[in-house]
Amino acid sequence: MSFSNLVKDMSFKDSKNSDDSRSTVSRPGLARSYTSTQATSVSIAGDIKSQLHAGYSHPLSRAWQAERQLTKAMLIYPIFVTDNPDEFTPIPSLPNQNRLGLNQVVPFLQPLVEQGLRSVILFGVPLAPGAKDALGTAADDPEGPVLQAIQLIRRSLPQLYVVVDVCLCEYTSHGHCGILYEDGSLNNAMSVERVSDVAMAYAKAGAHCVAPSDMNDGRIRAIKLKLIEEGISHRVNLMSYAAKFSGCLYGPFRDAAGSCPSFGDRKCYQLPPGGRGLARRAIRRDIDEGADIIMVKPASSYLDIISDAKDIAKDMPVAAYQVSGEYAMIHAGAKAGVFDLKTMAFESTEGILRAGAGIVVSYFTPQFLTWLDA
Ligand SMILES: NCC(=O)CCC(=O)O
Ligand SMILES: [Zn+2]
Ligand SMILES: [Zn+2]
Repeated sequence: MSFSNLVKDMSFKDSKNSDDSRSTVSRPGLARSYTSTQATSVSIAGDIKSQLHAGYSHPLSRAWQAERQLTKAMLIYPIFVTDNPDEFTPIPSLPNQNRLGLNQVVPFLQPLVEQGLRSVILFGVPLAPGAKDALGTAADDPEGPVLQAIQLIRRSLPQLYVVVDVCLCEYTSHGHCGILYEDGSLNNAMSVERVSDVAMAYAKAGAHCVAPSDMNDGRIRAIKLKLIEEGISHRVNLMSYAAKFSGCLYGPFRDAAGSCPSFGDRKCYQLPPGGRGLARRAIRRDIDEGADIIMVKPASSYLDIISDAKDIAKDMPVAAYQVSGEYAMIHAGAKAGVFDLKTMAFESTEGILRAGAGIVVSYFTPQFLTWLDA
């Protein structure tokens, strides 16, 4: 039907039902004087239920409408630590985010901690030539940036809760998240062995929480068993990137971490964007394997998955990672005048919380610390 026909059709219906439309017209306070037919009582009763504005006409009553409101304690801030000690390099595709050398980490984080930063998630970025190899040896190099940063932060900023991303892609020469067979496909058994060793190194160095993002089958169980065997499962939280979708929202992160695969893609181990059932299975699997926190990633395009995760993992914290592409998109939109940056940052995060997350990994964290104080 064309638009003009549609309008005609609508107006025909309207005129046919003109009495009804008059008695149900929503003019709060005017209903009584406007109608004097028998429909009036129905209309008033209808109006009683339809009066919602009082519930959100005041800033505080508006705030009360949210089941969950963003607090500083919900935020985890991603930090990129390089092996070049004095480095402080802005990441062009991630506005306001930097690669930090070890000497920069504490001076950078200290003021944020004073503003209420509670938690960081660490990513290592080996830059030295030859630092990457097929096994991702740099991931748990005792002199490497991640193990050094864990110990440094624990020592210098004892109030901070230190989460460490566990994956091989930042450290492998091929940029994949595991160890490969000669034909380039993923050797799951070896990858799980290696990833769980790396997780153990971080845990022993003092990480409060290890977060495997590699998506190899069975890694949660392997890490949990090693934590138990080592006698540290009571102090190391295991956060699983349970539902991590492949897609095009990780570009700026790969710039930042230098973790772009040198060939192929990650579709064999990251979930297909349409795979809601698969995500539910992955979440159940990771709970059964001993995960303590379930993460969904990316966040805003996967709100149904966050909601599923909260439903399946009812008694567990659910985290959502608002990834680099989401962050860069919001910045680009604000720069193009589509919306105000702060308003959109809050709106997108409110969506993530409403869907069921109680923890948000976000590059907006420093700004939220300021905005939440206002
Ligand atoms: N394992 C961590 C990531 O892949 C981060 C993704 C992003 O921020 O784009
Ligand atoms: Zn990876
Ligand atoms: Zn990753």
